[in-house]
Amino acid sequence: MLRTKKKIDEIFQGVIDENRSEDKKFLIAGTETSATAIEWALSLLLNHPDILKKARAEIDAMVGKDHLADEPDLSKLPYLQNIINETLRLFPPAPLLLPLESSKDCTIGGFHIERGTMLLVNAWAIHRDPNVWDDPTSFKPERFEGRENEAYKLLPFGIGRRSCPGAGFANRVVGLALATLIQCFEWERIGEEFVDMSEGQGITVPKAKPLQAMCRARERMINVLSEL
Ligand code: HEM
Repeated sequence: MLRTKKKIDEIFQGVIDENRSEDKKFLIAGTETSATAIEWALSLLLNHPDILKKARAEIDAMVGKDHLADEPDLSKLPYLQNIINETLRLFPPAPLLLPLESSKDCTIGGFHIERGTMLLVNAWAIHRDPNVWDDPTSFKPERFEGRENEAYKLLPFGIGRRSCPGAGFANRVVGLALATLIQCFEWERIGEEFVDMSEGQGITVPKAKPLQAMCRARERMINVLSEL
């Protein structure tokens, strides 16, 4: 009996240690957030075919048709980066960031905050605040053109010392996934209706209805695709 209890304790401890490990933390924090962002971005593009067309033109001009979009190409795709920023503004995968605790008394926005208070930052509300953004509910990647210094208004990865350590990696993952999907396939909605953009519930904010779309390999990319 004692031996069995010891064995069970060992198994539980193993599970705890495994989940505590940095690798696992990064895997969980990184996969769902990035996958959610890609799904929202593609949904927005399907509802705005003119923006999708512009992104495709940029990729065709800067990446070409002889290789799949790769990491060094991303710096040549500013419009795609604007699409990612605008997606993360409208649909931040972690809309309340992570809870933080004030380490000392402070004042935020005129409110006195005592040391030890749990603080939630509503990035979703900041991203849609009409005092901060023009026409905040519209999908306009162009709003970021020449506005690199306004990064503090956009905080899908949080800000400061506790911000997301995977932000750079996430931008590359989301960028490469979108770039190759747009480069290689023609995308269309499954019918006349716009893609439903309602938000569901979850640790990250998913679409209420998973995206369904039609895609067809682009003629110009057949050679590259057939070599994969
Ligand atoms: C679009 C993708 C992602 C979004 C929107 C996102 C967003 C966030 C946010 C909002 C936080 C909390 C920051 C705060 O409260 O100030 C966070 C924390 C974190 N993220 Fe990300 N993240 C993404 C991708 C990733 C990736 C790819 C990784 C790892 C490879 C990662 C690893 C982490 C970790 C480990 C933390 C916890 C940091 C801590 O303990 O202080 N994230 N992320």
